[in-house]
Amino acid sequence: MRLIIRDDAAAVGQYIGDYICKRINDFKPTPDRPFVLGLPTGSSPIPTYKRLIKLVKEGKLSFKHVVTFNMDEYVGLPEDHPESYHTFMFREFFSHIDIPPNQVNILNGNAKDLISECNSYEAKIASYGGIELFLGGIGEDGHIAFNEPGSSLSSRTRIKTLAYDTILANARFFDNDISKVPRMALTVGVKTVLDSKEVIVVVTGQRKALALSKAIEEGVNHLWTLSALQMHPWALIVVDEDATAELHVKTVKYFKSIERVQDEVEAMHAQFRLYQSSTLPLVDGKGMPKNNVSEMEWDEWYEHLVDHHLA
Ligand SMILES: N[C@@H]1[C@@H](O)[C@H](O)[C@@H](COP(=O)(O)O)O[C@@H]1O
Repeated sequence: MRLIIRDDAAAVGQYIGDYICKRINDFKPTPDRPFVLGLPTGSSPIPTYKRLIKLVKEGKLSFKHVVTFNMDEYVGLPEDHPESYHTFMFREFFSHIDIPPNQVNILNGNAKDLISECNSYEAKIASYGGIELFLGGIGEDGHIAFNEPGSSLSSRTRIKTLAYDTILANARFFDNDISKVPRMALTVGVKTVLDSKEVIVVVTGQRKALALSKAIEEGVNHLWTLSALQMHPWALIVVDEDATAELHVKTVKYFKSIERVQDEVEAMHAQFRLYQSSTLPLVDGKGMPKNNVSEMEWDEWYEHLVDHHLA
């Protein structure tokens, strides 16, 4: 798992937006091979959506061949209710980008048969060969999607009763009146998220600090379902400084050092590519880049680089 720390929520959104943009562009999606993206609601992903919208408007990104699956939706809230996740997603994101609406998938919390709605959702995800990248957010109790504390870490899309803490936290969207907050939701399961090829989670604000520390500094535990990410081979959590308030100093230093070393390695690779086409022994007699660089040549180049560029 990697943890990326940025100064504030806007910088977090910029980082994730740029990252997703690169992933989609590198994937080169086509109508037959679309990029399958999982998406969350909540206030935390809004800066990411803003960044992605900007990239689309600047012509650097397109969602024409992207298929999306949202994480969750309230049960029994009319689809056009201002706080339904359908309304949220179109208001904050989909209506500002070039995604064809029939490529958007959101659970129907008003379906007659909620169980079959959940099963078909899983089947539809599987029909695309799974989710390439799932972007998620978390609740203050560490829930991912609506996988409240105690959710099975093998869970799949299903109906879930909301924890009282979540009802209280979400009352801010319902005139601070907890009686207006739906009591149930449909949500992808922890295993649905873990099955994605890559998972990115956005965690911002001090109120998420305890959940973040439980999820990354302690063991995998169903009481903090985000911790299941420890089992994922390609997971990234992007946080702001406020969200790190409960982490050990050494945890923060460790993850910052990993990012720094990674940046250095990338800079070295960039230099390496540069030197391949210049004068170092990494080119052949005709000045053409060599395909197979021996270990000795690599060492020689590396020493040169350290002497001249990293000193
Ligand atoms: N079901 C959603 C979660 O998927 C989301 O991660 C969470 C965080 O919301 P916010 O980002 O507003 O804190 O809100 C709800 O509980």
